[in-house]
Amino acid sequence: MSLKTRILGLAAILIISAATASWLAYRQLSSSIIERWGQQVAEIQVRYDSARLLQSLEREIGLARQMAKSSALVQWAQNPDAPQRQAEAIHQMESFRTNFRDKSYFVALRSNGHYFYNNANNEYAGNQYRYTLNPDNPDDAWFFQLIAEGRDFHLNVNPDTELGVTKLWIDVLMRDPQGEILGMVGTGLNLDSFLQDIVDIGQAGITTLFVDYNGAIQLYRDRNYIDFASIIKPEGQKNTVDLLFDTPQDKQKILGMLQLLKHRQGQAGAVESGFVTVDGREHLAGVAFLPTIGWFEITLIDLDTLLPASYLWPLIGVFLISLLVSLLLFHIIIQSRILRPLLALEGGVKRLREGDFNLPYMPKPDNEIGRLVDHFETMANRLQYNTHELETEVNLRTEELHRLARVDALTGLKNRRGIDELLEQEIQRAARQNQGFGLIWLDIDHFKAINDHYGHQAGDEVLCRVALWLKTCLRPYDHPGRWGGDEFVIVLSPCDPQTLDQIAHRIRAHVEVESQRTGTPVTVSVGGYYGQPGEGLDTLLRHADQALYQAKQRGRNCVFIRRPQNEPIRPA
Ligand SMILES: Nc1nc2c(ncn2[C@@H]2O[C@H](COP(=O)(O)OP(=O)(O)OP(=O)(O)O)[C@@H](O)[C@H]2O)c(=O)[nH]1
Repeated sequence: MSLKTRILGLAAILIISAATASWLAYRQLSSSIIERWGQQVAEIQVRYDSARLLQSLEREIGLARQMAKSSALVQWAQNPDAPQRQAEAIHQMESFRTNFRDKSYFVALRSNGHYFYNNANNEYAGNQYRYTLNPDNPDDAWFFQLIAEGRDFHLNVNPDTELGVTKLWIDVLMRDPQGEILGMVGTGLNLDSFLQDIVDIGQAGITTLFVDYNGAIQLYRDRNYIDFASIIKPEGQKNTVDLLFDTPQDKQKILGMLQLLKHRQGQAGAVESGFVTVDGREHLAGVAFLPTIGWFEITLIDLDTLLPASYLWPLIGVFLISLLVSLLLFHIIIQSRILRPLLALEGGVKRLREGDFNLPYMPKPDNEIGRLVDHFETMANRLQYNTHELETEVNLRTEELHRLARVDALTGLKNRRGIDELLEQEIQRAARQNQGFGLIWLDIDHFKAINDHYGHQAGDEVLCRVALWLKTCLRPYDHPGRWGGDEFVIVLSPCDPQTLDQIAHRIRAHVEVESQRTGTPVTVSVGGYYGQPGEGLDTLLRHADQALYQAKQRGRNCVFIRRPQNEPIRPA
């Protein structure tokens, strides 16, 4: 796997890990914010809904209480059979009727069970007595139950089968000055319009309901759940609030809240809240106790409706885009600042390893890698310079060794190897140009005697002097060499037979004359041969050697030139 893939993979893993951790932290934080926010909203909503209900009811309850205390009604209730008192009482009732919101009232007398009622249409004008309550009739049980309980005030949602209406009844006990219960007065509110005004107000995601002191549902948008006439129902048959919740835990939770608030009745504005599940959706429930009417107000807030998950899509979108942009930027930075310079550096190192000093372009970012590239370039330049210097030195030394290997150390002339190579070249040139060249082989006469007589050192000096004289006699482009001992070989090129002859004699004469000037006179015997194109080295040397031999045979200090036909052109 390449470094680039590894770095990008690692970066992606790190970014995704950090993002996941951030996301989880965000989820945790947001859910705790939502919880706190929701609880505050629930409390505000509960108080708002409670205020709306009480605002609506308080005036009606106040009027009903006034009606219960009306002296005309109290006196009539004490003497229900007195026509005058009844007329005054009915007059009083009718005046209250016009003030009630529902424009209706009821009055029920304990003494005779007579039930009086008139409605908004004044339908029962002059005929307000409707029927007589019967303790054995279940429909009338509410009256006798409330009398028995002695509760001064009660709210009751109940269909009146006699009147054919379902209302939220406000029931207030009527007492004489001694506190004796004389009957019950009140008014009813049309349930449908009340539900519409107070409960089912069309706030998306918010459900409001009211339950009585025992948790029986009194006001709820779905009438099927309302526990009508709950006052007369035995426990266990009531539609209680826990019916709305899915799990036993939530049922317990909501009933627990009711219990808690009952114990805190003295605490004004106390609200309990918590998360519950209704119809499979998470809701925040807020509960408050309304001591004025003895009911609980419950507000259910659907969190998904108030704060839908779709609100988070833009956040997730921004997060994903940020993630992609971060990865892209990371890729660009890593590519330009690290990977590209490293790849170029690797290419440069590879070339240098193969001995190629022509380095590729290597970017130098302003970081450690840039400095590394810089050092590498300096190192490569130094290496190139040193290599060049070394090669030059080695070439010079090699050339010197080559030269020394072909030079005679004593005389400075070519040695036998040098002469051999030179002759090879001449043989090739002669063949190529079809042109012969001259070859001279000479030997100092009686050199052994010189050594013996004057010493080896003197012999060496003679060898050096002869070498010097040879050079004097030759043209600049001729090549003298020491074959070994006291023998010298000279290559004359270009040359013709006459020139060979002239130079051979000149050498012999020159050595003889010049050596006379020294303390060691010497002579040389000279053999010459004019080589022909196509002749090999051995042939040439053999002919020259034989010519020298001839010169020696002829008494030394003479020249013998051997022609290819084996004939001397001029005997000495
Ligand atoms: N001083 C000196 N003597 C050398 C050197 N190399 C060879 N010699 C001697 O040179 C002598 C050569 O003798 P030869 O060529 O055999 O005989 P010659 O005495 O020259 O007699 P001819 O050649 O027949 O005239 C020998 O005594 C060698 O020891 C050298 O480098 N220095």
